Formats: sequence, C-alpha cells, structure tokens
Amino acid sequence: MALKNLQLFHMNRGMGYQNKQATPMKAPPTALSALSRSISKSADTLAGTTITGKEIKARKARSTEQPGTNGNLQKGGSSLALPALGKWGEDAESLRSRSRTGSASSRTGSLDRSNQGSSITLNGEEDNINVVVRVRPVNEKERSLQERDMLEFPGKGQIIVNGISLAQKPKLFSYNVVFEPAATQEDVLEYSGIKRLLEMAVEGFSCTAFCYGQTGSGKTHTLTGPPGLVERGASPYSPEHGLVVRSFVYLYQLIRDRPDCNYILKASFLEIYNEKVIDLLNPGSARKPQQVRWSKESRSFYVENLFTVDCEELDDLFAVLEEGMRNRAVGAHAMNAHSSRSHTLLSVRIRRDVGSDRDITCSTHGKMNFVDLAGSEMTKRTKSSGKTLEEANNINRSLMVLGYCIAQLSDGKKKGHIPYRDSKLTKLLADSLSGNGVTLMIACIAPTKSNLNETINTLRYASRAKKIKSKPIVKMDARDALILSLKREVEALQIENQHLRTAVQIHTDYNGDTDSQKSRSTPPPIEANKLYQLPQKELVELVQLHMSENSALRQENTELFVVRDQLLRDHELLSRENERLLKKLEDVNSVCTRSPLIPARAAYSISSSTGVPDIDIWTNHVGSANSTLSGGS
Ligand SMILES: Nc1ncnc2c1ncn2[C@@H]1O[C@H](COP(=O)(O)OP(=O)(O)OP(=O)(O)O)[C@@H](O)[C@H]1O
Repeated sequence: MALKNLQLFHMNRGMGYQNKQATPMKAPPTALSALSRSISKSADTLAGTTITGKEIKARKARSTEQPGTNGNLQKGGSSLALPALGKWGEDAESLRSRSRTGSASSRTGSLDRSNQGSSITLNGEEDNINVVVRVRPVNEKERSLQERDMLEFPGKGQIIVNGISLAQKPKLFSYNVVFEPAATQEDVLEYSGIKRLLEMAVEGFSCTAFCYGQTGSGKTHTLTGPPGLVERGASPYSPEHGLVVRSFVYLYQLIRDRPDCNYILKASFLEIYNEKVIDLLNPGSARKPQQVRWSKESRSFYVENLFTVDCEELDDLFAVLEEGMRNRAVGAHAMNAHSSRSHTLLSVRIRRDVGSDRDITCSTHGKMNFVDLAGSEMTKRTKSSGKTLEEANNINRSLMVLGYCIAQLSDGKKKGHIPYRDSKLTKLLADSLSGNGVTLMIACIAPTKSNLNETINTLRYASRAKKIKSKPIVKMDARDALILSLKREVEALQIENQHLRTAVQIHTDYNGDTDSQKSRSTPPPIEANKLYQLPQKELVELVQLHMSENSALRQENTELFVVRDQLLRDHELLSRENERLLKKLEDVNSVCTRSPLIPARAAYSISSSTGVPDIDIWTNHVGSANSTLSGGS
C-alpha cells in the first residue's frame, strides 16, 4: 500500500499539531483579548520541531529531527457539550431480526444483545460505557485435548459460565452485546457499536475502543485479524481483517459522505513495552522511550515527540497500521505463539472544519483510539521465564492499575483518587476512562475449561467497567468556541429582535428603525472552509465585527423593549379609561332604575292579542312608561 502523504509531524502535547504559519495575534480589548492571550500562550507552549519524513514503507533508516517552526492555534482550549446525537449503535429491531438458535456454534446464533443494555445518548446526561464480549472458538490444541466448553448463551446479552463440578453454581453475566464463537469480523464491526464511535469521533468526540482479556483470548485477532495478516499487506477488503481496518474503511466512507466539511486526519501508533513508551512509527534502532507528560492546557497526558502521519487517503492509514504492527513487540509462550508483549495504542485524530451556518467555519477535534492490551498472564501457565517473565510482570502490573482505576471509577459512591498516574497505560487512557470520551470495551474470552478462572476474571472486570459513567464532550478550539457562541448569541438576539418587532407591530405602528439598527453593520459573509486561510488580523476584525453586531443588537433590543413597554403602558391607560367609562355607564343605568319615569330593567311588551309577554323582545320604555306595564322581574 502506498503512503501518499508522507509528512510526518511531531505531535506536541494533547491536541496540538505544528502549524507553519504561526503569526502572533495582537490583543484587542475585552473578551477578544482573553481569546487572543490564550491563543498566543498556546503558540508559545507549542514551540517544537517539525519533522519531514520519508515514505514509511521505504523508511529503513529512521528520520532525524530537524529544527522547525513554532506551532499554534490548534491547541485544545475549551469544550462544548453538544445536544442529543442519537442512540448508540444499532436499533434493537435490526438486532432482534437476527434470529438466534441458542447454539454457541451456530452461525445465526453468533450475536446477542441485551434489551436493557446501556446506550449512549448524548443529551447532556451521563451514561455507561459500552461493554461487549467476544468469545473465541475452541482452538486446535483445546480440541485435541477434548476440553469442555464451559459457556452458554441464553440470549439478551447474557453469558452463563458453568461450574467445573455440579456442586459449583453456574454464574450469569450480562453485557450490551455478546459475540459467540461463530461471529465474524464483520459482525463485530456492525454490532459492537464501533460505527457510532467513529461517527462521534468525526463529530469531535474523543473515542476509544479497547480489547481486554487473558493471553490468547483473541484481542489482536479482533482488532487486526490473524497473526501476520496486516504485516503481509493483505487487501483492505479481506474478510479476515479486524475492527481497525474495517473502521478505517468506514471512517473514509463517512468523510466521503460529507463533502461539505473539510477533514484533516493524522495518525500515531505507540506501544507501552515494559513501562516504556515506544513510537511504533519511529522506534529507532535503540527503541528510545518517549516521555509521557501532563498538559495543563488540555488537562490530559500526552506523549512527547510522537510521530504523527498525515493521512489524506485510506492507504495512508493502512500504511501506518502496517508499519506499527511490524514494529511492535511480539513473542511466543506456551499459550500463544504470537503473543503481544506490549499494549499498543493507535490513534487517529480527526479535525473537521465545518462551514457551520452561513458564513463562519468552526473546527472540532475528534479522536479515535484503538487499544490492544497485552493479555493478562498466569506466568505458570505461560511457562514464562527470563525476558518473557519480566514482560509478563509488567503487563500484569499495568493491567492491575487499570483494574484499580476501573473499580474506582465504577463505584458511583466513591469519589476518591483515581490512580491514573500509577502506570503509563492508565495515564494515556485516563482521558477515555474519566468520562469525557466515549469508550467501547471488548472483553475477549476463551470458552474452554482450562481458561475458566481467567474467563471469570475478565467477565468480572467487564461488568465493573460497564458501571463507569461517561458524559462525552466535543473538543473545540477556544477561538472557534468563542466564535460559535457569539454567532449563536447574535442569532438568538436576531430572533428576539424579530419577535419584539412583531410584538409591537413595528411594521405598522412603529415607524422607522432604531438608532442602533441604523448604525449596525452585519459582518461580511465568508465562504465555508476559508476561515483557516484568513490572516490573524482579518480574523480578529471578523470577531470584532461579530462582537459589535452583537452589542448593536443588544442595544436595539433594549430600545425595542422600551417601545414595547411604552405601548403596554398606553394599553393599560386605555384599559383603565374603558373601565372608567363602563363604570360611568353603570352609574347612569342605576340612576335610571331608581327613576319612576324610566325603568332601566328589561321589560317585555304584552302581546295585545294573548295578554302574555312576547318573549325575547326587549323594549325601551323611555317615553312610553304610561302606556305599558313594567315587565316581570
Ligand atoms: N474469533 C476468532 N476466530 C478465529 N481465530 C481466533 C479468534 N480469536 C482468536 N483467534 C486465534 O487465536 C490465536 C490467539 O489470538 P490473539 O493473538 O488474538 O490473542 P490475544 O488475546 O491477542 O493474545 P495476547 O494477549 O497473548 O497477545 C490467534 O491465532 C488468533 O488468530
């Protein structure tokens, strides 16, 4: 696969990328100056180096660092909670339509989903992280040993783990989705909820899919397919490909379907091996570890000097995956001939420039992480010794810290310290687990008796993870967030303005425009996608224009409120006047009633022929009091 765009970048802290046109911004007054200060501050702190890389596949000798320019602007500054974006993954109906037979080996019984399973609804409410379970098929070795299958799948996202003896009670676990052994890689893409994660990453959310489970349970298989598939450069449409390649294809499909937005995709790939972070896109011959640091601005951990590859085309993402898979640490032990000896983290950052409404472009910064955790190992069973034993100990230690963090996060009552800092893995996953991101956990298990203890441990781990609450937010630049909020305010004021004008019937009664309306000028329209090409100066002017339009609208609305109040007062005066007149009329009437000459009450004329009153005929007796009788009361 050819890597079309080979610009390699150091990614420097959190959301920041290098930007060659770093122009310092002059600080205009008030809110703008605060924005400007934050942007210039970002520019200072982002000072770093830019690396130009050669084609990854051809890159034998690794790229060397070159002095670069200061970067700025794309520092993740503020965040904005978005309104509801819909339900997680598939709707229940489409899932229900996949009938199941209850047989673990049946193709049609390969998937099940709980009806009451949690779903992510992003309406500002908290929700649980999505946990699915994948059960791998019985392997050759287990078959030859005629190992017992310990699992049953009663449906509704449930798994029953049978006891070894009859005395042991079966254990029941429930999840969002359970993939039985016959489930295909395509099933995992379709029903795990990953598609929704990718859609959300495109919209600006930080999303993470991670595989957890004991060694040999199928984590790498689920993410990248059978051993060596990616490294061999298999066709992206091979049915054996795992979730990562399938997600790449889906991601580019999503992007193709939204030509109205501009996207920039960058990918990085690292591994945590023996508590050291190695850049899989630039490991160097010495596999020099990279530092994990804390960014005050983005309030998250980041890996310093990590290579980031611009991925204009699908092929570029494949090349990143291929390169990283070749460089990661793999070893053999008694339970897996191709065991991952490290945790890997493949990250795709998605910047989306949206020509939101009419004139202004805003950017969101989404992220899709794929995490293949090394498997927990019982070193006795894996027969580890020497280097493999050291690796296993490090793997188990970091997984234990992850377990503590998950336990702490899942306990809604405890609001104590979460020990993210205790391992590199939890530092880098903190963002995803802490609740601002959207997380999918795929717990991988083996069905056989020899794996029973590890299977139960994994299922308990997964059940705990299911309790973690999340409240995802969209990340935006401080500048974009300000422009967007100003734009929204202007629009709200315009609507209010229109409403007030209608309310006071301005088109008929209120002649002419308010002073502020005369002086107000609407900012010039700007084509979508052009905002980022604007020089800083024009950008500042644009923001200033919006702010002044905003304040003019406020003033105009205040004036309209005054006019409305005046009209209300007039209306009240008129009402009082009417009341006064009515009262007067009543007084006149009551005077008339008391007069013997003018009966004020209604009276009926007597029919001359029948001698009974003509119903419903009211006569005014003024002037005829002597000729008729006064009517009945
Ligand atoms: N669903 C599956 N269908 C077919 N083969 C599978 C499945 N899951 C796993 N396997 C096979 O089982 C073997 C072990 O799987 P894999 O290497 O993915 O395990 P792992 O959990 O990543 O292990 P480790 O933690 O040691 O890296 C591989 O040969 C893999 O292809």
